[in-house]
Amino acid sequence: MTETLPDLLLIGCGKMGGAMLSGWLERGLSRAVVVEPYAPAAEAFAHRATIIPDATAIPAGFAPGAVVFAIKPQEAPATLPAYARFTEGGALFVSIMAGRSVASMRAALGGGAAVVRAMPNTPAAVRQGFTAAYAAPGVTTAQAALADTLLQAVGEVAWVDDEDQINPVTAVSGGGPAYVFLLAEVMEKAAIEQGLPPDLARRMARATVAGSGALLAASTQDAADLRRAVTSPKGTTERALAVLMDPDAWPASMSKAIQAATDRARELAG
Ligand SMILES: NC(=O)C1=CN([C@@H]2O[C@H](COP(=O)(O)OP(=O)(O)OC[C@H]3O[C@@H](n4cnc5c(N)ncnc54)[C@H](O)[C@@H]3O)[C@@H](O)[C@H]2O)C=CC1
Ligand SMILES: O=C(O)[C@@H]1CCC=N1
Repeated sequence: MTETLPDLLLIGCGKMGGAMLSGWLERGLSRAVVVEPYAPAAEAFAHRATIIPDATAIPAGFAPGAVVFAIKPQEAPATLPAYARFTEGGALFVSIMAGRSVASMRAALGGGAAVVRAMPNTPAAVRQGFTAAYAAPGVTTAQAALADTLLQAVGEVAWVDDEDQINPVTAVSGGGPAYVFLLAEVMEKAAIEQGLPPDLARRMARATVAGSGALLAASTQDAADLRRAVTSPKGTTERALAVLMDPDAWPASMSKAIQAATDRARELAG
């Protein structure tokens, strides 16, 4: 699908910035300027975007419709002020920085900055990301629609009305792929402990996580129903789940983990 996307300025072309840029180029983005001080990170885009090391090299007269911040939240105070000049031109600012609040971004960009705070995840790299987004007051309908188009280029999008909800979203879907990959890691280790060859253990763990994800994506059933479908009464899975679903085991660990990550997101507000 090709859509008309405005000129875009991307700040940070690492794992997430690169995944999103690739989705936008696929959707027909014709002009992108990418600020990336570490040249190898943006190398793959050299033939399709203008790569520059810092804001001083932005081409004269460049007037982006959207400026996307995909740098670490800790870099924001030193980095954002150089882009405040685009506020007056009516650019939409999209931030995917964990925790960084709209208030802290506006303190750097100017009070009139139109800011969308979004939280994608790494499956964006295969266009199967999930992003939740929050449009700050002052973002126009057209700007919100542009943000929606940009975010949908890499997967599914949901909008929230309360900025603070982006913090638990960061904990659940932002970091969520890491928890799923950890599941694959610990399944592989447990398989080896049962005497299975390491290469078989690795294949099994990867295929089981990937296949289960694909089944979940293809199904309209709840995850709990898909789980029950595996669990034969008095069978083997029932024994395993009695361990994992003990209230002190996975349910408690996941709640504690999500709380810890949400707290960290709030600490990064700035
Ligand atoms: N990795 C993930 O799963 C997710 C990350 N995020 C957020 O995305 C942001 C980027 O994270 P990653 O892509 O994982 O990090 P990364 O380290 O892969 O990418 C950050 C990039 O920014 C560049 N950079 C550093 N200072 C810069 C500056 N002043 N101007 C322009 N570029 C600069 C770095 O060279 C690096 O290539 C973070 O704020 C993170 O919270 C959001 C959702 C998921
Ligand atoms: O770990 C982090 O801070 C970022 C935000 C969500 C995923 N990675």
